[in-house]
Amino acid sequence: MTESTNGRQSGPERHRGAVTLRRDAIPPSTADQKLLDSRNREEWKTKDAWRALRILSEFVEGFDTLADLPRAVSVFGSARSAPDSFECELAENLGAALAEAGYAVITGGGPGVMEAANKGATDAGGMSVGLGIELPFEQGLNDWVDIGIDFRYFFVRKTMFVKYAQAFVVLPGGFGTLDELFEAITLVQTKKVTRFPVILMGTEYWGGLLDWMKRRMLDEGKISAMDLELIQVTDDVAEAVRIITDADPSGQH
Ligand SMILES: C/C(=C\CNc1ncnc2c1ncn2[C@@H]1O[C@H](COP(=O)(O)O)[C@@H](O)[C@H]1O)CO
Repeated sequence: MTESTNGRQSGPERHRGAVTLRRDAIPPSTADQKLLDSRNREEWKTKDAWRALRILSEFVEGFDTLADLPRAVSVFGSARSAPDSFECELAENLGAALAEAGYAVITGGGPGVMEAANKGATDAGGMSVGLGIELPFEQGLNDWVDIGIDFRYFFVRKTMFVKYAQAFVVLPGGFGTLDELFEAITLVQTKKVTRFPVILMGTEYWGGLLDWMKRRMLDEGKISAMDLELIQVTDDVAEAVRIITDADPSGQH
């Protein structure tokens, strides 16, 4: 709890689309949980059809808000990294370099690496976008976000990360970051998106995973050598931006 300027205690808040919930109004579950975790078969008939309309409205809001974005790059990474960590410093430099190259920066709008990338972009005069997600422990959009949308459903939000970006850059992170990384490479591998660089930054952090992919996935034939080439790895911000501009069909950069 923190004390706000008018002396009132401010605690956690929850965002549901346009609605902000605070204190006792915060429900114990999230919209994603109600959809995915329901074992009550009767509700599937009575409630899920109506939920589909809410899901649809979330797509409409996302499409409508983001259609006017300039070319953009989605940047992912840990919600828990400290501001002075290696990955936050890298993310801030990356956000700035992308803005200078004319790209908007899209993140999950949260703390840690997301906040650092948004800060870098905003400080460099670029456009900073945050696609937040309703979570039991969310902290609201970080202060560097210029255009923010709060989503209820992870899968709707993921569509926006891919549709409105020219590339993904993935910095060190946990389960959320890995989910976003593997979603992207699966979409590229299956040619759902083309000319879409997926760049890992933090060579030391990702080294073990990449070794495992080579020694287990590749050696056991679960992926091909070409699949591995879908992932590019660098710690050099300028190189990351060059990979993105080289793959960008607009030729504007
Ligand atoms: C954990 C804390 C806050 C969580 N807040 C988040 N806000 C927005 N997006 C998030 C949040 N947590 C995870 N994400 C998404 O997953 C990726 C990071 O997850 P990881 O497990 O930390 O790697 C990130 O790219 C977001 O899209 C309080 O510290």
